[in-house]
Amino acid sequence: MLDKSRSKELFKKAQNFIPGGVNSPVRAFKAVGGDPIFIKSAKGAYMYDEDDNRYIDLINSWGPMILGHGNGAIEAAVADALKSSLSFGAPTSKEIEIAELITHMVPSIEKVRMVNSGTEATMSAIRLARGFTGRDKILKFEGCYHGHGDSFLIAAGSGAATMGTPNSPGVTKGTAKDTLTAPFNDLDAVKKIAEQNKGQIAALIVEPVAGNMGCVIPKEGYLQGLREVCDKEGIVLIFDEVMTGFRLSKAGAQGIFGVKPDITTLGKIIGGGMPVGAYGGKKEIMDFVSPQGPVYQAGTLSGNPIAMSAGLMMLHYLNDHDEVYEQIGASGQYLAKEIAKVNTALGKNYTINQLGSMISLFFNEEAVENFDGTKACDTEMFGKYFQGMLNEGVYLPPAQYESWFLSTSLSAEDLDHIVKSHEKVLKNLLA
Ligand SMILES: Cc1ncc(COP(=O)(O)O)c(C=O)c1O
Ligand SMILES: N[C@H](C=O)CCC(=O)O
Repeated sequence: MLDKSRSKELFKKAQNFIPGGVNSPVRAFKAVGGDPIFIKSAKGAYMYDEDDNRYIDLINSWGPMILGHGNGAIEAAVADALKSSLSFGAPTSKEIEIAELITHMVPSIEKVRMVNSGTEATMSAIRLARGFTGRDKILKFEGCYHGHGDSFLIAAGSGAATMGTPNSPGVTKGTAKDTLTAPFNDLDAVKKIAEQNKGQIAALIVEPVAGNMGCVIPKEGYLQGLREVCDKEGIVLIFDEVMTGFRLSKAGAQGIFGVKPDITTLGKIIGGGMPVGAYGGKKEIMDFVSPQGPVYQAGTLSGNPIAMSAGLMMLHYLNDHDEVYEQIGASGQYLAKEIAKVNTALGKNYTINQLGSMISLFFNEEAVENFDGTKACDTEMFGKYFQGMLNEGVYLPPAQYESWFLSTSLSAEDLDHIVKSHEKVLKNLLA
């Protein structure tokens, strides 16, 4: 067993001053038992905790650190930007540069507005869709998570599902009634809801590859089908690519599946590790945003020069290095294949969903295609598995309702260590 005494001590203290001892619920290890690990530093593929234990990082700050920790070019860009002040609250040339690069990399985005988090991006995107269409309702999918905006905390995935509060108290009945929900990967359900709410739905928002109920991949033709329903019913199609944007390809999930949304929300990777979000899409819709149009959205620190510099360096790197996606895609495939081999040898055909550098292992032999599929998995076993892997020096997301994220910093030895740890831990659990 690793010595985690300093983390334990810090957690005890943190709970006196911070609700639940953490600044975001998923960090509290509630779903997996034990106390959270307090991190001191990270470099490349590894994180180091306050007790000086080293972990292979399969969270990567929940996605942003696609190049691993301590990337020299990004850190140099931040250091350079620091010399010119931390914030101006006035336009900068860097904001134009990053907007231009985003529109180049994601062709469905013609104009883009920078905000400070993924939550801000999705909240702003649905306000825009409502302002543009003059309609009130939105349709989201069970188990998808779009940040903690009131309209989205209904049948929500990620920490909301982990904590057993997919419908959060504090969301008014009035707000909740405007959020319609459907099961992911069920096109007929969407058609039926659209028919029943004709002329009332402003936006359909979806994680094109879901990562907040574990990784769940859209069925063939599903995203195309959503596009068709939206076209037929005049609904704004929003792809929430906060997680998948610049992770699954340079153009995100839409680049892989070839379906163009009207609006895309972004976050995580576009900040290179700094707090950033963005929403962008068709000119005719984006021009509804203030000051060009009537839909109000603002931010004191939006377009922050430090965050723009980190994000810009990250996006330039990804734009110039196709091999990033080849490498992390190959790592993802290797892990999925080798873990499946171990499972089979131990008499279990657990489901593994993997696309590129997003992976989830589900303790269930049935296919996992939606939130009900995830909920049917053995989450108690996941908790024990998580603790076992942690003791082997592998830091997984501390909940079944999350995807693992890979980075380019993972070496072949790291991947093999993960597979060997998996074998050891699973053997123990099944013994
Ligand atoms: C798909 C998706 N949308 C939105 C968000 C919200 O982003 P943030 O946590 O930056 O507010 C997240 C992650 O939290 C996410 O995974
Ligand atoms: N699943 C969430 C985002 O992707 C996890 C991050 C958080 O809520 O802290």
